Amino acid sequence: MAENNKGEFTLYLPSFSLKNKVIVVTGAGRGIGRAIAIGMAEAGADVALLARTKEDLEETACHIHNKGRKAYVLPTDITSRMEITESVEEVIKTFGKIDILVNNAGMNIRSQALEVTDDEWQKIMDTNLKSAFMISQEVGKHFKEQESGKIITIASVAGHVALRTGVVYAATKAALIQMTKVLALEWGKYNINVNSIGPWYFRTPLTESLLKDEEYVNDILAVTPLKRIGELPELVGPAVFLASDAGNYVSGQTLFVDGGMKIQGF
Ligand SMILES: NC(=O)C1=CN([C@@H]2O[C@H](COP(=O)(O)OP(=O)(O)OC[C@H]3O[C@@H](n4cnc5c(N)ncnc54)[C@H](OP(=O)(O)O)[C@@H]3O)[C@@H](O)[C@H]2O)C=CC1
Ligand SMILES: C[C@H](O)[C@@H]1OC(=O)[C@H](O)[C@@H]1O
Repeated sequence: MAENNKGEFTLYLPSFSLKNKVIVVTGAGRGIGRAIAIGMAEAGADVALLARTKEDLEETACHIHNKGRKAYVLPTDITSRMEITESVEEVIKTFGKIDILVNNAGMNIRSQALEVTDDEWQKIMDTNLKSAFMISQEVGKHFKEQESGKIITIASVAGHVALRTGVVYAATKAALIQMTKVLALEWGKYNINVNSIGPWYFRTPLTESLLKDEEYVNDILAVTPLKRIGELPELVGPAVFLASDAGNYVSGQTLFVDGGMKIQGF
């Protein structure tokens, strides 16, 4: 940032642009991941799209191409270290670099604690938590070498307050919030920013069935100060802020995008 001889800045508004940034988004085939991938392309980025379903990724890629940016479809099961490693290497070979990683992929099996099976525990843990750590390691190696990088992980309000949507999911989201802090601590010296976003409800395939239930929606609105469900662009904005130069001094934080829900008391 340019300073004059009086220590004053010639410009006080950093850029929110992501022009020519290379961004990896996991879970980019649907919902929040698709929205963030397209929104970051609108901000000027080229995006590598990871998920298991190729057709979904190709649809996201089509939106990005229509924005005049590059999209690279990489069908990847992010619970597999081998598939992660191959895809990360492919992105670096193709684009020459990675600037930002968005850990978005996740799933839930909504059940009461006494009903949770070992297999369900493992599936939720592997998909939401272990995958994010593994891909953060693989991309983090690259960020350390280039002495720059940003990681944005999609956690949840479920990682901070108690919800009725499942204890295992909540545990993974709480762990992601804490992983964000420790990675920010360890990797700050390499100029790597690590942050999370904690959404409340947004309309996606993951929540579609719930948000069709008027009574359930009323329960959500009763604990949401802004009294409405969020719209996906309202989640993309905070993600672009953290990814851009405007967020360069933010690290280790979780930005809750929740209509005020997290602070709801009585
Ligand atoms: N929607 C909401 O209200 C909220 C969502 N969140 C979080 O936001 C994130 C996205 O949620 P949302 O968009 O709603 O979910 P969706 O189910 O709509 O999308 C999930 C995405 O993750 C991908 N995915 C799932 N498992 C894997 C895997 N093993 N490997 C690679 N990709 C995978 C899916 O693609 P595929 O199946 O093809 O692999 C899909 O693209 C999740 O982490 C969720 O916990 C947090 C708070 C609220
Ligand atoms: C807000 C939560 O992250 C969200 O709510 C649901 O029902 C989904 O399964 C997620 O847990």
